[in-house]
Amino acid sequence: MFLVDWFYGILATLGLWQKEAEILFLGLDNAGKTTLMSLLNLWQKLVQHQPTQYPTSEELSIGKIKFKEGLIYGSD
Ligand SMILES: Nc1nc2c(ncn2[C@@H]2O[C@H](COP(=O)(O)OP(=O)(O)OP(=O)(O)O)[C@@H](O)[C@H]2O)c(=O)[nH]1
Ligand SMILES: [Mg+2]
Repeated sequence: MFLVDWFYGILATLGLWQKEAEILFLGLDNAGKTTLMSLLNLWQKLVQHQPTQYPTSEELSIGKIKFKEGLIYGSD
């Protein structure tokens, strides 16, 4: 899948592929954080997600790299 290949390419470019790392996805609500986590989590289907209630409630490990998700609250 293009997005997954693209993301793995970024990890390789940053020298993080097959290294131990912790990556936090931060973004405004509706930015697509949970969708990206789901895409990386290959065995999950692309579905509509309910808004995430708690920052860093999503966590996923691929190899030695741990992905976490967090929400940045807007100022409006
Ligand atoms: N067009 C487009 N829509 C996307 C993309 N990624 C996610 N979406 C859509 O954007 C909406 C929000 O995606 P989520 O993954 O729930 O966003 P989130 O950042 O987890 O949102 P919160 O949980 O509310 O913080 C959904 O309707 C997704 O289908 C993308 O790359 N392109
Ligand atoms: Mg979410």
